[in-house]
Amino acid sequence: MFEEPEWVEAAPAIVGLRPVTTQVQAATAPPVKGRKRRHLLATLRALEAASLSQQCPSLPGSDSEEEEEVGRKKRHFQRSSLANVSKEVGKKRKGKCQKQAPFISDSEGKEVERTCHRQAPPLGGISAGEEKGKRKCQEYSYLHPTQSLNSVDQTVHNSRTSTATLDPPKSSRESASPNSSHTLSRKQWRNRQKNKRRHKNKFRPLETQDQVPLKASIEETEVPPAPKSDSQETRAGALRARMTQRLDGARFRYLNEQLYSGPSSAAQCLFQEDPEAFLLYHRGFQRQVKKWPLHPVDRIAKDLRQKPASLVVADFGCGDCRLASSVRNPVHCFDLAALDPRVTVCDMAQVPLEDESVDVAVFCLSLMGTNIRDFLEEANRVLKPGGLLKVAEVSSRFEDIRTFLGAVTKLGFKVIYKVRVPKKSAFVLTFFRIMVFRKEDVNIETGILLFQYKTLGGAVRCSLNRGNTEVCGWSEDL
Ligand SMILES: C[S@@+](CC[C@H](N)C(=O)[O-])C[C@H]1O[C@@H](n2cnc3c(N)ncnc32)[C@H](O)[C@@H]1O
Repeated sequence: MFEEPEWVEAAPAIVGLRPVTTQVQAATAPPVKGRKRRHLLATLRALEAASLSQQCPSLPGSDSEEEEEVGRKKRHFQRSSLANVSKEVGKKRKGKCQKQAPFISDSEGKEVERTCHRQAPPLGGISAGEEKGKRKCQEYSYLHPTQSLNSVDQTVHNSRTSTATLDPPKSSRESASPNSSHTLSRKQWRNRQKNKRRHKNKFRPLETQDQVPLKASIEETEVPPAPKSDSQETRAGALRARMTQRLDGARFRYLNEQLYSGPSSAAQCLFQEDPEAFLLYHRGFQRQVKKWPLHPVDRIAKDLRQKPASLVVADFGCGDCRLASSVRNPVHCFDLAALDPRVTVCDMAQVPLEDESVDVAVFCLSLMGTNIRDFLEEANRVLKPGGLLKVAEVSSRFEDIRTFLGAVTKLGFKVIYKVRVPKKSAFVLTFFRIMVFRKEDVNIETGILLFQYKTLGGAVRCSLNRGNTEVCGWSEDL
């Protein structure tokens, strides 16, 4: 009943549907047996005619009825032939749509089916409701055979570009592309899209080049080098300042040691040879002063301000003339170097003042060197009888304050009073001692010495030294 082998042999020709092939087949085909074969031949002839019309399409806008009729016929043949072709393809696509259905939801499935019907070529045996969409697709693909492919391709392309990140295109779109619709599953399509995106990103030099400087500029903006270098410079500057300060501190301590451990003549030589060292010493001294709760020279100045401004003052080791700046009295300022124009540069063991020419002699933190006796004797010399000797020293320098007081007394001075500054309390440590002496004309204990000093000069001086050593024993320790 059904000649299976013959039909199977003829089937590839039908699927191929090439006009030339069909024509050749029709010309050389053996006599047809049976109704199916006759139908097949008719179909082949129709397709041959359709292919001829496709190859030589009638120009649009022809006025001739004959031409119109021919054209109409040709179009009819084209439609029918393409309908048959698309029927076969449509069957397959329908199957594909049905196959894809399990991968999508019901609503998607409906949409897919709708799209399949809408965009798929006309299929045989379809419902009347879907005829419109089919006809549109058919007309479109018929009138623009190549365009339809392109447009389908464009549609796919558009769908790829526009909805690349959304859902994959429905099977209808796949079916519109003959190249991909039959071979790609949804998963395959996704993979292909992914690969294309990768490929696109991989070969996008301009975008990458644009992004690199942008990133670089962002990085430059985010981490500007200037503040970095600024902070580094600031840190380096702070470190340099700290190191300089430490070095200055070390030099100050060194110079201080030099002043205390040698005779005043050596100190004088030191500062004469290196005036910078004097400045450095006083910088260090001023740093120390800033840490003190009270500068003893201020206390001495305060006391002086309570006396007549006519009293002549001699400041031995005046430094920056702070005392002279704090009182209205005439002040003779003596130091090894001059920080101020009022300073007379000299060794205070020998000051350029007349005997008994001053009312007040001041040693504020200046009893330095191994010859402090010379300083005190020089003060005694220039002081008027009854004049005042004021000495301020660091408390730690005195092992026994009484020893010191006794030795000074033997030099012709009488202790008037002594005070600690700042005032000793539970909260404030005493840093300094201020002692005030009066020059006596005749001391009961050392009267002979004073007399001998005045009359015999240097010889008496030796006697005095021996006397201090014997009686007090402190002068060598200071
Ligand atoms: C620690 S400073 C005190 C400065 C000032 N009296 C004050 O209280 O601000 C000691 C000063 O005594 C000076 N001095 C030390 N020995 C001296 C000497 N033999 N002749 C002159 N000045 C001397 C030093 O040069 C230094 O300026």
